[in-house]
Amino acid sequence: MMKRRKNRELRWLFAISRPYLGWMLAGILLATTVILANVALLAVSGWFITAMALSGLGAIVVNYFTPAAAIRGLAILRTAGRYFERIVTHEATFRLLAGLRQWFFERLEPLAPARIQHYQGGDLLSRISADIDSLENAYLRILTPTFAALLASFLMILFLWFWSPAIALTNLIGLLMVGLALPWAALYLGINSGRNIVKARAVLRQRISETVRGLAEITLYGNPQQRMITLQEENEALVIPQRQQNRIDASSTALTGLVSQFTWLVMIVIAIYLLQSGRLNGPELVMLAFFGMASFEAVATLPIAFRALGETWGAASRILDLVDAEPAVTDPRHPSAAPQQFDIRFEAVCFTYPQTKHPALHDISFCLKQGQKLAIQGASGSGKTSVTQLLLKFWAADSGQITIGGTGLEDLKGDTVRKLCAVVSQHVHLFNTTLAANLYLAKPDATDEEVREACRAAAILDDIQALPEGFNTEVGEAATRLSGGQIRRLGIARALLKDAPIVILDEPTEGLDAGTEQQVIQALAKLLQGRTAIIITHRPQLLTLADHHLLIDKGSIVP
Ligand SMILES: Nc1ncnc2c1ncn2[C@@H]1O[C@H](COP(=O)(O)OP(=O)(O)OP(=O)(O)O)[C@@H](O)[C@H]1O
Repeated sequence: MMKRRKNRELRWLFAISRPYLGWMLAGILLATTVILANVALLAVSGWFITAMALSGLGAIVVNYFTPAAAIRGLAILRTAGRYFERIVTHEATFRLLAGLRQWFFERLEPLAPARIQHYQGGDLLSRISADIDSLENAYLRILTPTFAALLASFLMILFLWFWSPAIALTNLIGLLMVGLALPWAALYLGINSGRNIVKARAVLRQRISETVRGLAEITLYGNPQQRMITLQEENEALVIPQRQQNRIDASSTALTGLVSQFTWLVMIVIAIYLLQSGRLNGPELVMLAFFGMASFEAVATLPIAFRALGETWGAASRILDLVDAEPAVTDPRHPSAAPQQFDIRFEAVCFTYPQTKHPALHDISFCLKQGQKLAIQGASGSGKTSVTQLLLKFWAADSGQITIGGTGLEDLKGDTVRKLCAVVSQHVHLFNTTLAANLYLAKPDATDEEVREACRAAAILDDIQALPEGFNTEVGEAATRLSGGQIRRLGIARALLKDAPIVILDEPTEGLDAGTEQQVIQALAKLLQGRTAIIITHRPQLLTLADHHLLIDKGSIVP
């Protein structure tokens, strides 16, 4: 099971990075070039300094032009290579992350709202931002350095082999220990704490966002001290695995130093032996020693990178767990065109929410001719909102049929259905941008005059114009200046602008005082003109807008 899950993450990480393989390959080649340039720079420098010293003593004659030029060339190559490597690898990563976010939203959209209802806002935010961002590790810290290390190590060992197989083998063993054994151990030891960090971080983030949003309630009804203790405990749950990870990092850094120094020592001992037996000269000994020392740069970052793999894995799992959910409603393979006529018919519709025992709706039938308005009444939890949720195709009925203009909802795409409907509820969500942008949302190509007209009909135009910034007022500032009734009328203006043939009102005047309710009802009356409507309400004033009435009790129609 565990293995299958791991494969799922691996396959997915590979699939999403496929479009960026060219960038990644370029990054790997540049990283390899930097490692090799650095090793060569040190090796040539070592050789050159020793050779010059010996020539100063008159022991040998050296052509110093070529090595001096090589040193300069390698230094430039190393610096320029590093610069371009950073540009290319970061470009690849940001492209990957941007593609990933788009991919994520495309997968998330069909799941909303049914399949994401039990994810808290803070948790969703964590998955969308922090989890996706931590996937940058997969490429920047793991994939590129691993492949660059493999390629560079192969070429370095090949080079050393020509000088001495014994030195090459020693270096290879050291590189394998630092580049393979230590990362494997770090991965093994760090995988659980990495996963725990991702989970604990998400819990903490969710709790903090919940605490900040509910601050008023906590101060009034809750126990702020108890809340603080809970937050501290959750913080501790994050600190414990972080401490474990730091311990692994510290140990692997120390072991990397120890192994590379020891390998280096053995390489020097072998080189001294070769010098004594006349198979190497002095400058060559120093060159190989410097080469060995620098070679570990290729693998030194891998243990810590692999330790972080647990976190990357945890993040990938959380993303996949969310998007792998089956949508509550799937679109038909061959959808029908949008209906041109807007009668609404429910025929013996039954529906039970998943993981619940009792049906939310049972044998619901009604027929609404185009332009008619149906008021649905019933006690709280009787199933009124469920009727509209099915009509909006957020859920699919278990049995029975729902049609709009004679076309069954099962033959229509969810988007097509939702384009036909405008909804005004007691919660009008305003996005944190200008009032204008919030209105244009309903019809992006609307003219200024259309927006004004919609606001005039919703009796909100004067209020908006009275604001110092008018339509350009930011909602953040406006929210404190707009009353509940004004926000409701903005919602109505948005619905008017959408100009959909079907209107759904879900308690749109709930929580308003009598005077404000009257203003909102007048605006609603304009919205309903000539449109088919379903009105959920128990307010007598609003009921006067309906020409048909339906009473629901425990999911069934009361005859
Ligand atoms: N997303 C959901 N998942 C599971 N059960 C749900 C869900 N939404 C509603 N229910 C249940 O279905 C039943 C009908 O709920 P619905 O929201 O349709 O009632 P309602 O009449 O609109 O209530 P209210 O007036 O309080 O909004 C209730 O028992 C409710 O608990």
